[in-house]
Amino acid sequence: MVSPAVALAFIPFLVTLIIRYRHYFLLFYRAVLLRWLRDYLTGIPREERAFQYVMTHAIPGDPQHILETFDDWCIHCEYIGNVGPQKGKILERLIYENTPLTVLELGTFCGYTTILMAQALPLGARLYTVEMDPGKAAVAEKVIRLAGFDEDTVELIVGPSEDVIPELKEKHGLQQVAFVFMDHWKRCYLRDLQLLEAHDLLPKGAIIVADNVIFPGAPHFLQYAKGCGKYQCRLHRTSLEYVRAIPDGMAQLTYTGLL
Ligand SMILES: C[S@@+](CC[C@H](N)C(=O)[O-])C[C@H]1O[C@@H](n2cnc3c(N)ncnc32)[C@H](O)[C@@H]1O
Repeated sequence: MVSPAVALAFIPFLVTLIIRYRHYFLLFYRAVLLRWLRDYLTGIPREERAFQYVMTHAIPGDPQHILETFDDWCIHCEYIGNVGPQKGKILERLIYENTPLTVLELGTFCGYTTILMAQALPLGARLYTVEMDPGKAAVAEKVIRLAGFDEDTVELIVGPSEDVIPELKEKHGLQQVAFVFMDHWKRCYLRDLQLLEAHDLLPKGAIIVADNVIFPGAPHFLQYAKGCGKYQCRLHRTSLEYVRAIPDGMAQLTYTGLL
């Protein structure tokens, strides 16, 4: 049995812990607990709820307005893990600066970053986006087409990245990819970067942008990118989507092809 005196001594420690990590607790509450509760009460998945809001509030054919409507939903209604406006600006700038003709996105979710990148692409460019969850992919498909992008501009591929990447050349006619955006499960970043290398999908100068490398973090991916000698690395420090108090960052790698 723990004596009351020992239990009492723990209270200041507990209070300090809660105050210090309050933003992370709040995030857990909004992103996990509230989501479960609303899923249960409405019987509608979170992505579909977000889409219904976008459908009724956004202007069809206007990607910028659709992005702003998603942001409204995430700030005022429910938290969902779109990249958000702050990191979105960085991603959009990188697309404008590099004018890639082929883009590969890993982790489509509701299609927020898909339409953000698609609207910044040069004429004639093509974006391939990969989502393993069929329910989320169905929502993303509706969002992408609502924004006005046809299959010639954006191709949505449903399946896990580890199966899709090896098939990109033969099944999807994608020989090399100039710009990769990784925003799927963080534990897959390193494996998928190495898959892209192994299948000779990265030309010299290819840009790879990886989200959330600080929170939740992708330490093995960063360690490899910095240490393998094949990439120039840059970290864009920012904060977590829709939570300014939680530090995060996007890694930007440039493939040099050298060893
Ligand atoms: C954080 S969300 C992506 C957010 C999106 N990029 C945005 O900001 O609009 C991550 C998504 O990646 C998907 N995902 C995770 N691992 C994957 C994998 N190995 N292959 C394909 N999709 C994956 C999840 O189902 C989820 O929808």
